[in-house]
Amino acid sequence: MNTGTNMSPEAARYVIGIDVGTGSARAGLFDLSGRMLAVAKRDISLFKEAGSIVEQSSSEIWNAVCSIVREVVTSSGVNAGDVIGLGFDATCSLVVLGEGGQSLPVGPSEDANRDIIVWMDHRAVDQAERINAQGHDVLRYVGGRISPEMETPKILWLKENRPQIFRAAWQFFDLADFLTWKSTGDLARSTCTVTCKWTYLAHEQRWDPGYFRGIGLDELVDEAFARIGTDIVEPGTPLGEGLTTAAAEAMGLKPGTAVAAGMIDAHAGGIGTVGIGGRPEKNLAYVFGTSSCTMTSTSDPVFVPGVWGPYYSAMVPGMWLNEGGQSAAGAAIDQLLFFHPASADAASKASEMRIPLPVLIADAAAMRTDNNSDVVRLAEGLHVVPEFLGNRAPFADPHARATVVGLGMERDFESLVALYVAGLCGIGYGLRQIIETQAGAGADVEQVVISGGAGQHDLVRQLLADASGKPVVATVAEEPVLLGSAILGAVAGGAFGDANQAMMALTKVDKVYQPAEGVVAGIHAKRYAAFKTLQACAREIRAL
Ligand SMILES: Nc1ncnc2c1ncn2[C@@H]1O[C@H](COP(=O)(O)OP(=O)(O)O)[C@@H](O)[C@H]1O
Ligand SMILES: O=C(CO)[C@H](O)[C@H](O)COP(=O)(O)O
Repeated sequence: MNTGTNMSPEAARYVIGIDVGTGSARAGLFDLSGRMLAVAKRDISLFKEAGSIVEQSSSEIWNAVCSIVREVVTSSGVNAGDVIGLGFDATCSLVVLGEGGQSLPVGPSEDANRDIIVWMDHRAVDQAERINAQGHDVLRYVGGRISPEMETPKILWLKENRPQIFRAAWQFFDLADFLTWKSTGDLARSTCTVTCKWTYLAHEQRWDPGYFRGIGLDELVDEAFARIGTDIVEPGTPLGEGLTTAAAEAMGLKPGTAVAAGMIDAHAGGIGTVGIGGRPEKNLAYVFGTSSCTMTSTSDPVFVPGVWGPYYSAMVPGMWLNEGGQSAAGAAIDQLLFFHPASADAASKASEMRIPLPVLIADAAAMRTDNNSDVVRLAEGLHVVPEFLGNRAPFADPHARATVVGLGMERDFESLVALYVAGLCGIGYGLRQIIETQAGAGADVEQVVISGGAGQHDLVRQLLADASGKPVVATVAEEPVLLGSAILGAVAGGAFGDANQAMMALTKVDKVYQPAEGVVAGIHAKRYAAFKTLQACAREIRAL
């Protein structure tokens, strides 16, 4: 076993990565060669309401996390004492806790269990617009425009709409930082979370008081940022005294087990993939889950309007990060399929087979052609710009909406398959548009390294390669996001010097999906042109 460490190779040592996505929490137990020995998953609730409200419960998530960690320890048969570290990643959702850590209701339901404003909640669009109108200098480091998915517009929304909750809040946490606090009692925040979602300037190691005063959050400055983070540390830094007794008991681990400062889920996917070939700057990490995230690393800052960042040291230590993607990606495919008359029948078949509906359809599409690249022909004449939840990049436009062109009278399963393929092409063209925009600004990549639940299917990977025009690389790790958070646990547990060293040692290529050439490449070029025309047309219509 090549551990890349100076510790004895024969000692059995393991790490656990915990990934809290939008729809589920997963835990993976790994050995120090990056092999996953056990995995467990629990679905988590999303509470949706009118007004773009999407909330979650931190206690539900915490209980799910404890039970899946317990499950992987038990099912792997590993000795709890041989687990040397834990790493957490989570969606960039806002957790609001009152004195003593009690949950506070963030929305009109007044249900205190609903103490999380989920990243995809767009209640703070107006606050984000007002912040953008001020044009403060920190916005240069979030792609020029703050997104309503980030935390400062959400906190401002709370102050303006639920002042009693804003006042009563003891801490505002990014979800990953909440999980590490709950595990260790340490209030440290990760550079990853606060730089990417809270306007912390990691390259200068400071908050900008002028920004907070300018947008109307003076209280946070007056309190010397005590509610949003005063101790800000690199992901992978061991926190507190490790697991508290209560957390260890709940997880079936030993008190004192090292817990790493965490990361946002997309960034853990980046750490779990971009070490491929030892050249992070050539690899675009593409994390395809409920949303999609495109993560690009550069040695010098690259300013790309409409693409979040550049963020210093927020993913690969010492490098700058540009983060794009789409707010709804897997969720956009789900939404698209939901509208089709054949989807209910197909969904019940998928549930009998215990597979997700998109997987059933992807399997069916793959069976209808000789090779996966030809699948694009099934969607002839059908075009989808799947921006159901706005355009995250490169337009940074939360008001954008989806467009579907080319629908006929068909209601059968075949037309459902065609719609799926067209939707997936739309996701791929969105990726291509981001890659082209970034290349134009000086951040060029050679290949896409894929992770996330929606990126596991062969057909999806091939279609993304064909639509984006870049090779799509799959890694040996089946769950690169979990590997990414396990890497943080391994760093905290002392098995590696830093995340750079660990990711170079543990990320390996499994398969490369080369983009199609010839006729199929020509089809995609035309479809991409159609995609951009439709996108522009939808913008024009909105402007009327
Ligand atoms: N083959 C597929 N094609 C398209 N979308 C898929 C496919 N498989 C899964 N998905 C979608 O991926 C999303 C789940 O991805 P996952 O990474 O597990 O989510 P998260 O981490 O956001 O909770 C869902 O929206 C699901 O429908
Ligand atoms: O904004 C993000 C990262 O910066 C993520 O998209 C968000 O956290 C949701 O992730 P997922 O789609 O994996 O659930």
